[in-house]
Amino acid sequence: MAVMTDTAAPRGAAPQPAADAAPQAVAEQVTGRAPVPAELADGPFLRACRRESVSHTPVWFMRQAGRSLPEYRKVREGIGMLDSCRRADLVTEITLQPIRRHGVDAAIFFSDIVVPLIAVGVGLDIVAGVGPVVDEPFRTEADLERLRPLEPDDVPYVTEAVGALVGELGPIPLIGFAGAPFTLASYLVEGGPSRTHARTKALMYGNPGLWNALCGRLAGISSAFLQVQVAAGASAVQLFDSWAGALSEADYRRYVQPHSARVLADLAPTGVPKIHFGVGTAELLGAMGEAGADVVGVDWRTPLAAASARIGRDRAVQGNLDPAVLLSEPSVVAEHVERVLADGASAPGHIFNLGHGVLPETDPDVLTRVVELVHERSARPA
Ligand SMILES: Cc1c2[nH]c(c1CCC(=O)O)Cc1[nH]c(c(CCC(=O)O)c1C)Cc1[nH]c(c(CCC(=O)O)c1C)Cc1[nH]c(c(C)c1CCC(=O)O)C2
Repeated sequence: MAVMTDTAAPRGAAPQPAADAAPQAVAEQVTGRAPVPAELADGPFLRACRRESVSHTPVWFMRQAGRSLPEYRKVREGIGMLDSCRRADLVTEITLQPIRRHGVDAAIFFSDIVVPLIAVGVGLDIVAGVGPVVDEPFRTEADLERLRPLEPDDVPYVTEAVGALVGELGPIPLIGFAGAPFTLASYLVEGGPSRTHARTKALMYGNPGLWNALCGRLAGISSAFLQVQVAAGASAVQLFDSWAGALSEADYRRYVQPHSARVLADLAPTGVPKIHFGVGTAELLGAMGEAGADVVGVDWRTPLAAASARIGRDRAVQGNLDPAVLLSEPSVVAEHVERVLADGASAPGHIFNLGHGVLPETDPDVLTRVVELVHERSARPA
């Protein structure tokens, strides 16, 4: 098991001189962020995001911080999901848990896509086993008033936790994240999780003016939430449009892509790699890449070679082991890991991940074994 203190750089390590800095570090100097140490910028995760050669395929898991870990359930005892997201000490601890345990190549910030909405005053809770539930669903022009812009002061616990994490993580990159406008709009309009997203689509088709105004405000909030994380030291971001797969490509391009593209364009000056992911997006992969992603996340339904052909050679791919495979016996898991690696090898850059989040019933030791397998089987001579 990797122990953080063995691998982490000393806190407050001296910044690299500009002449030695990787291109990303230079870009960050231009935008006023602290320079990124070379050992971080040159690690396998950030190299794969930039489609550079890697010593092994990097691996992390969506929802690696969460209910599959007994240590997570322990620290969360008696503390609501949203309360835990607003406590910098807990956010830091929970984000680090999978790093200590699994030896993954990246950390994902512990929070939720609805945290920035609550921070601007939307009445909302995360109900265990259900997901986000909104007190008063959004339906009319008047509801727009409830979505004011997000200011960094609205989420001081995010800035504090990211700062603490970057010090603890040393060479391991921290991925910041936000929900994309369509997925956030779906929770706001439906009032909670939905299988069909019918009310959301009815608003989108029936009142495009209100739809665009709503998504415009959500894009501003997502963009601000990501910028807070990057300003505090996150090395990459992932924009989750989890439910965009409910749309046809034509409708995605018309009603959704411009808003997601704005979020990703706002991040461009920071120089951090941008990952864009959704579920059931086989038909949307090219359009999601064109929204401005450096890396496109792929679910398990599309083999990575086919996904990469749709996305193009100028972007890397992330994915795409079916999370349910992790409930199978070791030989089945190993066979699927090999297949994902073989498929990913044809892409210009591959970050190993699941096709969606870790299922709560997953044995954490299986996740650790997958990390070992990915590292062993993808190791390339220097
Ligand atoms: C759609 C979405 C949400 N939240 C998120 C998405 C996009 C990713 C995806 O497609 O899964 C993003 C998210 N939510 C959470 C993270 C933490 C970082 C990580 O990936 O480890 C991330 C990246 C913590 C969480 N967010 C949530 C949990 C579980 C609540 C708990 O631990 O009590 C965690 C660990 C709650 C949540 N929040 C949401 C859902 C659907 C749920 C699950 C409800 C349930 O099954 O209980 C909304």
